[in-house]
Amino acid sequence: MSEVPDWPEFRAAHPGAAPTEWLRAAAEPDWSAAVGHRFALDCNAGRVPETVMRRYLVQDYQFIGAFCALLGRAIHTAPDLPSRLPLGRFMGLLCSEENTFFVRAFDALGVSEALRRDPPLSDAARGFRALMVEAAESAVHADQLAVLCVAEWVYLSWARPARATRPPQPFWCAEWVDLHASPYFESFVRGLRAALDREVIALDAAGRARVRALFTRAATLERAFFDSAYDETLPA
Ligand SMILES: Cc1ncc(CO)c(N)n1
Repeated sequence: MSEVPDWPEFRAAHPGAAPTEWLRAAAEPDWSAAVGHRFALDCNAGRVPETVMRRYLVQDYQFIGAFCALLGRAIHTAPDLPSRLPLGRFMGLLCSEENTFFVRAFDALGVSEALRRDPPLSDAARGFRALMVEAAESAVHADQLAVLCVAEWVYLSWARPARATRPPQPFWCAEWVDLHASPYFESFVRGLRAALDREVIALDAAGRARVRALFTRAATLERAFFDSAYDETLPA
């Protein structure tokens, strides 16, 4: 929302607020629309229709490929080893358990080889790919963190309330919740936010404007990405 001022004015109006709270406020109303999206609520309740889940996972597997490259760049631009370690551990999870989740879900849902490897991209998936390439090209660590933070914080926000209540079946809903609701994931997102908070405080006005633009674009795309799971012009 354009009425959210720059960080110094926001902090003056909200004593004790963190920079990531300023960024989230700037990303409304898309932030809340993504966190409260029908897809997210239906996933928590184990009732996403198979066609919708196939369409979503096919596009999201393309998202994961670009995300992996962005995460690698964030590891590269991080200032020191302590900042790199949690990103590296998360890369391990993404490239093992999470990748395997996609393969098992594709098998269970009967997704073809062609759609796993090279599907026609939705506008949202294309937009994410462009955003992630742009953030990865920057040498500024905060630019990668901004996009990573939206992706993981939005997912924690919708999945976390269902940690103890999601039904066990179908597994492609239950495990998608578990990946984004676990205590490990919650602590990873807390660390991502703390890292972005530190980096934003060190930026000048131009740097803050760039981070804010990346962050709000990512939130708009998260919402559109969920919408596209219901777009019947996309393959499923
Ligand atoms: C579009 C999208 N945003 C965030 C995540 C969480 O990693 C995901 N898998 N897909």
